[in-house]
Amino acid sequence: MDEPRRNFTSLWPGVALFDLDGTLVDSAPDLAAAVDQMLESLGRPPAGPDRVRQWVGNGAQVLVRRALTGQVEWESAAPLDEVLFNDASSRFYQSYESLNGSHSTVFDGVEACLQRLFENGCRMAVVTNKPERFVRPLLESMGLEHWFETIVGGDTLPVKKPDAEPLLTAMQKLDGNPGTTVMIGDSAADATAARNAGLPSVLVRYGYNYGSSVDELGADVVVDSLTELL
Ligand SMILES: O=C(O)COP(=O)(O)O
Ligand SMILES: [Mg+2]
Repeated sequence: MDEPRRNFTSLWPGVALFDLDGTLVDSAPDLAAAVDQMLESLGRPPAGPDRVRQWVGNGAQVLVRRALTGQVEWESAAPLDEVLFNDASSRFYQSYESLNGSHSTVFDGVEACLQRLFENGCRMAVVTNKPERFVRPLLESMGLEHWFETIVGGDTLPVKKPDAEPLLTAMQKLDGNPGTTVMIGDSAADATAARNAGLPSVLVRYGYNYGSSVDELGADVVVDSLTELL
């Protein structure tokens, strides 16, 4: 039987690990524009933001693989030509480098939540699957960078979420321990990473999660806005 859900008060954290895309920032417009530039430069039809939102969450390389196969479950599609994949990846990276942040927005409730956690002495990190070089520029253009003491990106370590390691690395940097640390995200990758790390998780319903509901992922708390945590 599943454990009963705890409320956030019982989880009130000393360390909060935040996912980035789909949790703090609605970055899908820029990711979609970069994916579409890449596809169009290869002579393919654009995918559009609604489909691209479903492809975000496992890092840039998987995003490119999903875009080229047109499938979330890219591994069950026909194998990709690796020369095409490498070419598409560098086109995507080049486009995203110049678009990153330009049409992204901070989700409602994020600032208030970060402010309150900070006032309560909580130390905060971003643990994202987004390649590290895109993370700080995005946080800076959203005016969020000052809240976070450390960042772990999708290529900072040899593994990324849903592996536990990125969460444990950030937690240790902030002198946290599993009893006082919470992961806050929007997808199955976040919920599974938290479980693998032995940490409680909070999931938001407004994020990406491959187009599926986050209610049945076994998170300790599920919210429509981070202000519900306050
Ligand atoms: O780059 C991605 O796929 C998104 O990363 P995030 O949801 O872990 O922030
Ligand atoms: Mg996310």
